[in-house]
Formats: sequence, structure tokens, C-alpha cells
Amino acid sequence: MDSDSSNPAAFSLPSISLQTISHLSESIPNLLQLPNPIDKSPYYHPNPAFYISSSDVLLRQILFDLSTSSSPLLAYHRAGPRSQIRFDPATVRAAIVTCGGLCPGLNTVIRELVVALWDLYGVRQIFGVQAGFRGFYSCETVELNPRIVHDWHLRGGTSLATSRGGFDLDKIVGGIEEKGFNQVYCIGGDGTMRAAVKIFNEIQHRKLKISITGIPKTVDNDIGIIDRSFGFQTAVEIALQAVHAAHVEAESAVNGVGLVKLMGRNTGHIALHATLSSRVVDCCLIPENDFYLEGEGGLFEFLHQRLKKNGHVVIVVAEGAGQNLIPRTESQKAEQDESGNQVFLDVGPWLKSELNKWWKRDHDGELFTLKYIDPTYMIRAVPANATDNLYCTLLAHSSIHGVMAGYTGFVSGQINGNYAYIPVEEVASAKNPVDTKDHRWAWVRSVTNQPDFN
Ligand SMILES: Nc1ncnc2c1ncn2[C@@H]1O[C@H](COP(=O)(O)OP(=O)(O)O)[C@@H](O)[C@H]1O
Ligand SMILES: O=P(O)(O)OC[C@H]1O[C@](O)(COP(=O)(O)O)[C@@H](O)[C@@H]1O
Ligand SMILES: [Mg+2]
Repeated sequence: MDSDSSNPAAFSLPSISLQTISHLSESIPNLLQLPNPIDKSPYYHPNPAFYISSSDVLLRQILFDLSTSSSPLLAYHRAGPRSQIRFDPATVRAAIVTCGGLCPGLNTVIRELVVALWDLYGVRQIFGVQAGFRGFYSCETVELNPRIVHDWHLRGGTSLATSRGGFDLDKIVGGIEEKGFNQVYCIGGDGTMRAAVKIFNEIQHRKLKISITGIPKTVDNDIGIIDRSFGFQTAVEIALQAVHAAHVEAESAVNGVGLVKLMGRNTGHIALHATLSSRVVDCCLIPENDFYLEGEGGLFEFLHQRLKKNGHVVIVVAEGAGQNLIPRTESQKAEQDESGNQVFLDVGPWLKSELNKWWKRDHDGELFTLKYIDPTYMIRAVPANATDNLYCTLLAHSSIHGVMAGYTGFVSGQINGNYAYIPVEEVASAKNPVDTKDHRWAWVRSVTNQPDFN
């Protein structure tokens, strides 16, 4: 018999599958247990509901159709302070490292890790590892305290320096052991999370009492599961300034084209958000949606019509878009950066040149002005805005609470507005492409009216 779709009682809730995270007690016998020092904090006055228990979870999917959902709902441990801690603060030696490219908010995360370790938990041995993972074995570490980091949230970049490459598992874990670190906070993107998985496995293999955690940073917002990465909103805000400038230039010319290239290696989130919030973009080109130039339904045909109608156009192109169209030599095909990422060719100047050639070929003699803007590092080399700053603080605090409670091999992240602990392996493999089948891409297309290039 068919279930009655108007009667919610006719459906049963799917089961829940908890994504467990590792705990030091699984590999370290007789792990000590102490009351959380926040009990004595003059600011928090914790009541019983203040502490989070290991049975507190949050769901990844909060919207689903009961008539079709049958697979279990993924749940994660809720982040936050635990009533018992598993490190004696007097013996903690915490290491903080930043890896990969810059992202607004890196310095805020470092600052808040230092201040909260110091103020909430009474940790006094906190170290900054310089220049990314290679800093564990090739540079002096710097001792940090709240006085040193007090104004770091006002600075862009990372005051610890960062780098790509330099991943040598043996040397890194050797360096961690040699320097006596027992808490390792890794701030970085997808590459850093993959590296953290390997370090975590090696620490477990060596049965060391070291907790390692990841705090995901990616200006491209290309890490999955979490709502968004810190710094992303700030980057979009700065990107918008470039889009508005391109619009002014284009509108003030005859047959004016404003072309803006924005970051986005594999994902077009920055381009998409800049397009949606500016409302002045005529065409948004992202890596997830191939495009072509010539013929029916192509970019040139669309631009021709738009210029005829409005007299100007604004194009936003993400750096990873159109890579399949740009001619490249055999050696360019094989080129990789220090972290093993394929080196992209620069889509901005290529597209600018193709557009100029097209106009000259098809509209010779008619006025045409193309202004190209590439804000590149300007969008990520700035301090975090207010929202991202608060987000960084909560991520840093979540990480410390989890580590002090003895959890390891996890990442702190926001899921549906709440904070969760997610296994680092899961984050390392979770991508976050723009879904060109969902409502947001449909929204872009309805705002721009651009072709779908199918
Ligand atoms: N698959 C991997 N295994 C081990 N280390 C990796 C891996 N991918 C990247 N790394 C290391 O992680 C660090 C940061 O990676 P990178 O890709 O440059 O930046 P991001 O973390 O921002 O994506 C680098 O030191 C790099 O060598
Ligand atoms: O020139 P760099 O420092 O290698 O960084 C450039 C790359 O970093 C990125 O900003 C991605 O970094 P994220 O890991 O922060 O997402 C890309 O958009 C860009 O290709
Ligand atoms: Mg990356």
C-alpha cells in the first residue's frame, strides 16, 4: 500500500551514522584526566550545560525528503569544551604551523590559538613553526605569548610565514618529537589536510602522546563538508572592488569590455559570489563549466549581442576556467608547483588577447575598449573582515577544546552554523566544487543571462 504523503507520521526517520574521531586514550594507556581549568575561569562561570559531552552531535544534512531518504544521516561530534581534559596544561608544548597559500584570517587564528591556550587553559609553552611544514626540521621555532600576538588579527598574511612543498614525513615527525611538541595545530588547505593525515598516522604508528588537528583555510573555499572556509567572505569583498571598477571602465567606453580574473584554481566560488553580489556581471566563467569562444552559443556571439543591447559588458573569469582552451607546449603540460599542483596558464591575458583579435576580425573600424583587471593577491593578502575574524576565533577555540580533551586527527569546522569535529581523512578528501546543477548556478545564469555553453 502507498504511504500517505500528507501524513508525516507515515514516514520514519533515517538512522544516524556517527563519524567518530580518534582519541589519545585508544593508544595511550592510563591517560590522565583532570577537571577543565575553565571551571575556575572568572569569566565563564560554567554551569553543567556549558560542557559538551561525547554524545552531543550535529547532523551534516539538515534538510531531506523523508519519502526518499533511506541512507543513514551523517553526524559529527559537536565541538566545544569538555568537562575533563587529558593534558596537564603545565606539560603542554603546542606547535602552530601555517602551510600553503595565504588567506585572510591566518593571523587571527594564530592569535586566538595562543591567547585561548594561555588564558583558558593556562598553557605557557606555545611555539610558532616557521615557513610551513619544513619549519619542523629546518628552522628555529618562535616562542609565542599573548603579548607578542596581541595585534596579529589586524595584519594580513601569516606572521609565522608559510610555504608550499617541504613535506618530509620522517623529518617532520622527527622534528615534532625532538622539540617535544605534544599538540600540533596545522592551519592550511586541502594539501595541508592530506599532509596532516599522514603525520597523524605516523604519530599513531609510533604510539606518541601527540594530538594533531587541522584548521582548514582556503581562499578558494574548495574544502568540502564545512559551510565555508575562513577568509572567503573577505576575499569576495575585495574581489567586488575589482568587478565594480571593471564595470565603471566598461560603462564609460563605447563597446566597453571589463574583464576581471579572480582566484579559483579548481572551484569558481569567488567568481560566483562576486557575480551574484555585484549584479553587474554579464558573464561568469568558472572551472566547473567549460566554455567555448566561436560559433552558435559561444562567448563571442553572446558578447556581440550584449554589446549591441547595452553598449558594455563585464566578464569575470576564474583562474582555472578555460584551461583546456589555452594552447600549451609539452613542457607546460608537465609543469607542477612545489606542492605538485599543475601550473595553470594565465587565462586572463589569453582571453584579453582572444577578445581583441575577435573584435578586430569581425568589427574592424568600430570603437572597442577592453580593460583588464587582475587583483590577484590583493584579495587574499588583507586582514580578515569582522565576520571572518569572529569565525577564526571560534575555530581556534574549538580546536583547542578538542585537543585538550584528548581528541586527535580531527578538523574543526562549521556545519550548518554549528561547530563540529570532523575526521581529518574525511576533510582531506572532501572537495567543494560549484554544483552547476543546483539553484545557485541557475541564479548566476538568471542574473547574467549567459549561455550554458552545452
Ligand atoms: N598529498 C600530500 N601528502 C603530503 N603532503 C602534502 C600533500 N599535498 C600537499 N602537501 C603538503 O602540504 C603543504 C601545503 O600544501 P599546498 O597544496 O601547498 O597548500 P594548501 O594546504 O593550501 O592546499 C605543503 O607543504 C605540501 O608539501
Ligand atoms: O601563487 P601561490 O601562492 O602558489 O597561490 C596561488 C594559488 O593559491 C590559491 O589561492 C588557492 O589557495 P587556497 O589553498 O587558499 O584555496 C589559488 O587560487 C591560486 O592558484
Ligand atoms: Mg590547495
